[in-house]
Amino acid sequence: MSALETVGLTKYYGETRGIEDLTLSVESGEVFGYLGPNGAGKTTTIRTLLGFIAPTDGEATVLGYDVRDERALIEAKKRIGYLPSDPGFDEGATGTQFLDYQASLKGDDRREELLELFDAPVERAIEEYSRGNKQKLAIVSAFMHDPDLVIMDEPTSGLDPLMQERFYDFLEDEQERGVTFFFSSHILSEVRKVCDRVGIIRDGKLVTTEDVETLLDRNGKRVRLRTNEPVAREEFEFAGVHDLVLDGAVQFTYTGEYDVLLDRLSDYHVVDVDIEEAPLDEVFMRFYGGEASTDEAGEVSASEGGEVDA
Ligand SMILES: Nc1ncnc2c1ncn2[C@@H]1O[C@H](COP(=O)(O)OP(=O)(O)OP(=O)(O)O)[C@@H](O)[C@H]1O
Repeated sequence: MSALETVGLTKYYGETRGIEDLTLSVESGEVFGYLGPNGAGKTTTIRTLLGFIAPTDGEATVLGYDVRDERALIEAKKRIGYLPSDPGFDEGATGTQFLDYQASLKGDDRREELLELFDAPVERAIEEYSRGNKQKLAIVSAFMHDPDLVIMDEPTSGLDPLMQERFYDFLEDEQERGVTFFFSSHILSEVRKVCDRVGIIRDGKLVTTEDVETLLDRNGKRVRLRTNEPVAREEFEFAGVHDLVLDGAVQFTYTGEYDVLLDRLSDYHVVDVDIEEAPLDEVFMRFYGGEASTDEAGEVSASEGGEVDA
């Protein structure tokens, strides 16, 4: 059984499209990353899956429960964790009071263990918390009832790099225990680290789902190098080079074979080189941006992943 499934899921806010005709399925034990630019419909999807907003059309189940069935969803939520991107609290309550309340709704088998790992200052009033401490409290709350499925909306926003790493390690352990994750993210390194598969949403529609390796291979690397002598543009116009800029340095995005690149570079005296992951925005633009047009039948035509040559 899929841990999470949507068929033709659609949500309009009046005239405004939130998501449209979304069909996807996340298997039990899978870590599924949900990516898309601002306003794409990620939060709308998540809020619909949790029953916070009703779909306009289509169907969705979480752990087999219909999200439109309020009573069923109360049961389901005892086995589901939710980590919002900007958690709201009763600010006057202390962390302990908040967790006690959450525990009364869904249980708290793992509260102490999680507080040790993500030490939020639970004795203090939440209004005194920093953004990061609020997020840590939300993590404890999302996981303390030992859920089977965890839905997260940009889960590491507000966490410092050390806490982010701790959170990723924790997710890995949870995945090994068989927990399923569905989460939205803007951060490619996060997606690389933790996801098995990703779905990309744009303008409320699912453009593609694919495994992480495929996405990252297509994404390529951003290369910037300096040579001790000027280079001619045509020398760097070979397969896999995109968005070539010569501005004293040589800059481009590279999606080809690394052997070929290194072979080419060996012709120069390279005095400085940076090779880094291209940002997600570039993936959206290159593969799903300008070319992801909607045809007359309403189908997104770049879903085959047709690469756009620079
Ligand atoms: N309560 C609302 N009322 C009206 N329109 C809304 C509402 N919530 C979202 N929308 C619209 O629905 C679309 C999808 O928004 P959504 O918040 O789901 O995107 P997102 O992918 O989560 O964006 P972000 O990355 O910026 O959080 C946007 O056009 C947004 O303006």
